[in-house]
Amino acid sequence: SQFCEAGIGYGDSECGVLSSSMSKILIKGGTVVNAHHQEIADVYVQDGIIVAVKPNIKVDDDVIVLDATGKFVMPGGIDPHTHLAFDFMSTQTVDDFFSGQAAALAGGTTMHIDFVIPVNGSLSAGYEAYTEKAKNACMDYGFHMAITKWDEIVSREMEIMVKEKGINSFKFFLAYKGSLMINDELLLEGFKKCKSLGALAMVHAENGDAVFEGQKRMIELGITGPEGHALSRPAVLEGEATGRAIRLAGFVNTPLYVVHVMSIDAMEEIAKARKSGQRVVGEPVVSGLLLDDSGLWDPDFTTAAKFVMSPPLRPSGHGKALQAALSTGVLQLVGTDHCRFNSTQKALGIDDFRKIPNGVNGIEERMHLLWDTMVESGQISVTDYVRLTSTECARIFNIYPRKGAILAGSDADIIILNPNSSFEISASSDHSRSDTNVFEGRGGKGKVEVTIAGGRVVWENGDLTVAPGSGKYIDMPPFSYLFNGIDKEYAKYLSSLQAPVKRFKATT
Ligand SMILES: NC(=O)NCCC(=O)O
Ligand SMILES: [Zn+2]
Ligand SMILES: [Zn+2]
Repeated sequence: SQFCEAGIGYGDSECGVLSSSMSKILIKGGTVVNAHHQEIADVYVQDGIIVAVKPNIKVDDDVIVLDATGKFVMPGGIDPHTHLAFDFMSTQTVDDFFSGQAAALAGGTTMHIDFVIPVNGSLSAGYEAYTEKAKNACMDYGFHMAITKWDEIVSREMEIMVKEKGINSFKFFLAYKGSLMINDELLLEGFKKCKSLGALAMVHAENGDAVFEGQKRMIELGITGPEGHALSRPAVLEGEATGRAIRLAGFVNTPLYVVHVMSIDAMEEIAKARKSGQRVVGEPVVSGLLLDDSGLWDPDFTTAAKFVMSPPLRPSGHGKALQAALSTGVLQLVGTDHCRFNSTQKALGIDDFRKIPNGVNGIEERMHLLWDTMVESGQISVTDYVRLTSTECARIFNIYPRKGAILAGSDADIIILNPNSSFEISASSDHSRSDTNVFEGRGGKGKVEVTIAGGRVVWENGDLTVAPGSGKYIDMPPFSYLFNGIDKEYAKYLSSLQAPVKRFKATT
């Protein structure tokens, strides 16, 4: 990792404060790509906002001009799923809001949404804690909020989070028994509350009771290494929990977002629900799309342990199927679940896989790996790439077109990607803090050469120029498009329930 512990900036040769000012920028002659359209045009940026997108824009001499001829000019990536400065499994992730975001910017991601974890069940205390953690942010960010217990106070606090704190999504963990896991009764209460607030319900879908049983079985068999992680929580448990959450969300008639879809089993539940008209969103993560579980059997503990995440990486075949689901619209956007630990932290579980902190990297690698795997291979178009990495996330979390678009009036979060250039991944050259990288040695075509975040050039020619505190908290309003008209079908269903009642009354 290139992170400079002593300093707060990045450069080719030294660590120091490298804060770029917000400038007037003209991006000339690139192919400007939005989710539904692409055209050759110039993009003019002033005061952090895109002012114009059209051919042949003329500007004064005080404007920074970036030549994008032969390159793609696209909205910066939005990562819907990260854990920065996350206290988890007796330790804290190595990446905080500054180092994780700096890495993101170097990889072409300009906004992320992180998960606030309540403090002793208190949502407001959790919100305060995360606001503090994010003080050194160097790019824009938003918050989801986890719900870990249920009572009247939590219910009221959910309302405050939505109406006053800019949070429009709540996550329910169906796994991590004994810590974050909740039961079906709570899930139903939470779903009902989400529906009434116009907030999106999200689930980590694995059957936590069965995982607990699976872990016990492994230990009884004497399997204590990282491979026990995969063996103890097979895909069927992810499929079960995904199906259950979908059915309960359908019962309450509220939209559902399934985070880190890792298996065919879960993906097929989502496909079935969407086919029947239910509003379910499926988010695969870049690790699940590209990696399989074979690394967990590596005889070297450090190598094997770096792949431990939940739900686990699956046997070969699942990733390819998830890629196909992404390209055919069964799954809608791609996250990372960036939750990075170094090898010393992973070693907490050297004698017992249940103690290996769960989590892998991806915030810096997502845009490159997705381009190479999906666009270079011809599985998706460039416009699809923009939709899957940025626009759909902005729509789902109700911040489009401020984010997720290259349009006049949108925030100036922009990348320039050179399809003829190439990238390589290694823990020794990435920009976050860990000493391992699950994508070590991978490379491919398509390189983010420039990242502009909030109107500042923060990444250019391999130099990262980031300023702590320059990132803004983005309020996300409730009632996204996923709620639009959702009760119309439901009203028909309710009135159909009245028919037998009326018939019964008429005959008595
Ligand atoms: N996924 C993972 O292994 N760690 C982060 C927490 C979560 O998202 O479940
Ligand atoms: Zn999770
Ligand atoms: Zn996660």
